[in-house]
Amino acid sequence: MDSAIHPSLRTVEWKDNSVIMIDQTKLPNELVYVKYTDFKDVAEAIRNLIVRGAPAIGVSGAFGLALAALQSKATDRDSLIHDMEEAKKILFETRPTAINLAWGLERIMNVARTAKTVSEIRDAVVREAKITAEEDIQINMRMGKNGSTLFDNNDTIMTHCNAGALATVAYGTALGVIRATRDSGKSIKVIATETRPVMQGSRLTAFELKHDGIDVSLIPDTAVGYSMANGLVSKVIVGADRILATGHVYNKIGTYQVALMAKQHGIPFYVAAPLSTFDMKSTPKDVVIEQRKSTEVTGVAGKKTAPDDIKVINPAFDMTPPELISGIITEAGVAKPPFEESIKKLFAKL
Ligand SMILES: CSC[C@@H](O)[C@@H](O)C(=O)COP(=O)(O)O
Repeated sequence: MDSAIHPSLRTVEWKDNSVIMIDQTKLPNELVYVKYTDFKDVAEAIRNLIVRGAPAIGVSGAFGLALAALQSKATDRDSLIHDMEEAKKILFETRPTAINLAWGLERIMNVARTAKTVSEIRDAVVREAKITAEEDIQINMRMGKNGSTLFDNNDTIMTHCNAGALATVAYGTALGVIRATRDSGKSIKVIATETRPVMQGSRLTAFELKHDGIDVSLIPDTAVGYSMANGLVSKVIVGADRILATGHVYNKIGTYQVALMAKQHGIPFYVAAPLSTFDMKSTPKDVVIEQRKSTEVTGVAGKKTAPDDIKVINPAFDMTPPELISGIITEAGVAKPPFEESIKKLFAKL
């Protein structure tokens, strides 16, 4: 099976001036495609995790803004740019931590600002959004190839959350590396955490890897320590929602615990993310951690599992400091500690 591209599992794509997405909230039970022609619906889809995962959110933001350009009733260039700036704000506010969203939106605005007429803007932004999606595939393939050299025959690789084909347009970031390692002829196994509370690990990662014929075992998040202490894990790989110039990595809540545990057991901990996930300007105090609704924690599958009126803390992401990370895999190469210098060198290659 060619695991590089899954035409039937394209997370998000542009078709006939509309955005088509797989509704990721319905997986693995149903494969449902949704179609949007209004950018506000794309914004809601991002907010409600119909599409999720940093690179896919970036592409969806780009598509959403292209839709906004088509929807606008503006008849002159400046009014259209104004309408797009307003739409950008609405799209941007949906999820604050994944930097790819801001990156995707800015990429489309930059193209719009350089075009001269309403029709030029519309053509240019639709073209650019499609290119953004296509490039994502190529970037993931390069990342996969770069990362696969870090993994060995008979490795058992732990991953957390879903950094896969359903998180990106195809191939995936962390799962792209896993796929590329398998495709290079190495025999590997994967341990996927459930990733409470929204279960991206069981609903998406386990689903995808099983679909690809990769040996995957699912564990509760609470079994990370047990698995490592009992020699069940040889390496860890995760994706990222934002990486700072210093190598601080923001990823799904629980990643920090996994990284600490890996350090304790001497297990290499890798991160895979495209350069569009890097935020070279912010420091940790600038990064907003998305807080999600309490019902994600007070119930399971629609059934209440907590007392009424309980206080809940439900951050969607945490920060893993650079000293816990063995390498950051990108399409331009692998950054190694000390990260500041190494990351700069990757950007210099662009
Ligand atoms: C490929 S994005 C990085 C992932 O590891 C993970 O944090 C993620 O999927 C983002 O979370 P989500 O809240 O599902 O959008």
